[in-house]
Amino acid sequence: MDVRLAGRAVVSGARLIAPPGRLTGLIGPNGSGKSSLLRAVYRHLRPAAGRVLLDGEDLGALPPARAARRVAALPQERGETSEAFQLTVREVVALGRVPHQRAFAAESAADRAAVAGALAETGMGWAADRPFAALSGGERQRVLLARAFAQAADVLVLDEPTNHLDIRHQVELLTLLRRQRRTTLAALHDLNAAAAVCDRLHVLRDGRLVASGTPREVLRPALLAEVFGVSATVVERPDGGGPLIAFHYPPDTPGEERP
Ligand SMILES: Nc1ncnc2c1ncn2[C@@H]1O[C@H](COP(=O)(O)OP(=O)(O)OP(=O)(O)O)[C@@H](O)[C@H]1O
Repeated sequence: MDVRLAGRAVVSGARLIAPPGRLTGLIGPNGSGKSSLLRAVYRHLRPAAGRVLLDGEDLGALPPARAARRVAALPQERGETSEAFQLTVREVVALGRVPHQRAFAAESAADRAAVAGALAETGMGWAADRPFAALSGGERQRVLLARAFAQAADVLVLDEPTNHLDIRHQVELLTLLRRQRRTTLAALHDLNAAAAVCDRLHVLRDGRLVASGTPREVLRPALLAEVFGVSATVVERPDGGGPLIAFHYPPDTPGEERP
């Protein structure tokens, strides 16, 4: 797939597969094209070349409601939240059910159950009747995740799902995503988190996929140096759960005193 923005190629020839029931991670430095690639997958922009196939079906050719039953997204820049600001948390999450509803039909029992379930999964049930606008950044992020869960689509596309979340909620969310065994494609900045939960990783650099494989295959010191420009040692996690990256921080300059 190719994505062009303002006349510039920001994703070039990227081809990746998100296997069913697996958590697939997309990593890469700032500006490498992760969000652009994901936006093309969830139809917020049209690829300059290439297609998104879901079980062989061209997502770009589907009517919007059908596409929304197939792919639910948590976008990174959330222009649509301005309208969400007028709504309660439950109403924001209920927006995820719109693709399942007939025009002007009342909420069904299945809709209500999906909304309640998604609020419970994200630990936001307590805020159901609060105005969305009155939440913290992390709480809003969890509500927008709940909306994506409530959509009950076949595929989840998440752009930085742990943005704004404190460490407990990061760990809980990533554990939940792994356990849900839904087909998920997520851009992640935290490489250790990606290593801990993703089945496979794809690495973008300057809009091109430069490596793909299991976290152990991909997260090697040479790749971290070349793609991310950092020096690191990769060890095994003490709990046996895969690779753990220890980033090197240059020591203080000799003779310089710490404040
Ligand atoms: N609306 C836009 N118009 C023009 N260029 C854009 C636009 N959005 C993004 N870009 C450019 O496209 C490139 C890829 O951006 P993108 O947001 O996809 O990267 P990213 O890997 O998600 O970055 P980050 O880790 O910083 O979120 C960048 O060079 C960016 O400046």
